[in-house]
Amino acid sequence: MQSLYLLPNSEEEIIESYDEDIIVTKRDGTIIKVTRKSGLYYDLSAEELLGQSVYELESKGIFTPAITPLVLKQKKKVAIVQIASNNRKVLITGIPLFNEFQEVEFVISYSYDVSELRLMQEYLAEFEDEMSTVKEELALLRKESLHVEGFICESKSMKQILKMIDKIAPLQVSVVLEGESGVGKTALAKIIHKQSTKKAGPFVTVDCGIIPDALFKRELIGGLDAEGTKKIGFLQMAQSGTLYLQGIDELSLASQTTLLKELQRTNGNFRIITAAEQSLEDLMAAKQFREDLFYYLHVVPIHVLPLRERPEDLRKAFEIYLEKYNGMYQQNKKLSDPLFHSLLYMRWERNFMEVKNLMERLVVQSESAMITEDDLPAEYIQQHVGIDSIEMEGHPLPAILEKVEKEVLLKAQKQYKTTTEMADYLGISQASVVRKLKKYFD
Ligand SMILES: Nc1ncnc2c1ncn2[C@@H]1O[C@H](COP(=O)(O)OP(=O)(O)OP(=O)(O)O)[C@@H](O)[C@H]1O
Repeated sequence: MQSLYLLPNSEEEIIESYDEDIIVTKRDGTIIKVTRKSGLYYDLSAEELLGQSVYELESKGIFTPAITPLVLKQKKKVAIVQIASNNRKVLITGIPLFNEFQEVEFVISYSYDVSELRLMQEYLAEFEDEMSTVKEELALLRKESLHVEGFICESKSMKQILKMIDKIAPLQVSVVLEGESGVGKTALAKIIHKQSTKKAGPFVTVDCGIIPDALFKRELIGGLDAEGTKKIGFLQMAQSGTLYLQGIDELSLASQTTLLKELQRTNGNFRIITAAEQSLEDLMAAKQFREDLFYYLHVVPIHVLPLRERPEDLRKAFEIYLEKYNGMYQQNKKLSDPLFHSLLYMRWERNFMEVKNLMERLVVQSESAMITEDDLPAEYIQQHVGIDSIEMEGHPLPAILEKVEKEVLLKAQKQYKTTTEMADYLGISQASVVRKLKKYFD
């Protein structure tokens, strides 16, 4: 055992430098040193304690019990709980100080008011309870926000994307999702996160298009907000999870510089997924997207086709949303064949979001059980994908013809289930249909 020796300043009567309750007694039980705080728990002053015998204080019921005799007996560190005045519980720890003959020469003791500790413990227990409730709520919210309702994957292009995601999700590579609004970029980002090694971590979405340049850095790395409250930044929030940068194509060059600088400086432990409606490659060529940021983010590009080019998914979306809103509004409505057919040829600029919205409107607003073309809102009447929708300005004829060919193929694909039927309709060989489908839709 390592022995403790009292330093040679035993002439001093009060240990001035301590703000704790410390008492030193000789082995006969006489108190020889006290601190300013000593006696506080017993309604005595420090000076009143000096020179007194702990045995006497014990017999007067002030020290209940005294610690010195226990330390002398056990010759080791002892801890007990004393009941002080006002029924306060005080935790006393006594330590023996040995002389050169290994006899206990002095006992040094210090005390804490356990009542305060109790209060602290109660507060901590309450705090822990609250924390675990908050944690449970957070886990539930996280699960709900990551839930993608009935993900539709009937088209070949979406099947290929999911196959690719299976492969790359477990690797921490950056992914860029490109496609029109509402095609499912966010849904796919969530699927990547859920299949990744970061799935237990947070999924943090940053909507790049709505953060002004002046605030972008603070949003990324945190700082004081307008009210002076400290906010943590998105980069810290996303640690051990996924940082989803939505609308990256809307970020100004100034904010792009900030983003790259902060990503490189903080080198965070998260996966980055970005989403854009415009092609980042085109933006880079037009000098509207920084080349260094492009190569930082653009490791695995995934292009998501619009729904009008995924007829199998479009059909399924009509079916699923019709069922959903029929259920929600206790209806049993059906789409007439002509309506179904014209819906397949619409542009669906906002993709799934628009399909959902129209199905809900049709279920709610149509008068009879069979929804027909007459029930379509005005903006949907006479909407066709035709020559007018093909952009010709500034494009060479071969490019325009390719676009026409693609539209014609799409039309045939919507109308017929097999490539043989499509070939009959188009008057070309089946092999040619397969080759052309591969060229335009793979
Ligand atoms: N394959 C799918 N199957 C079923 N629902 C889908 C599918 N893809 C997307 N959705 C649903 O469509 C809606 C729009 O999808 P999402 O937000 O993922 O699109 P987005 O491309 O991120 O759009 P934006 O660019 O406007 O943010 C969401 O409610 C989403 O759950």
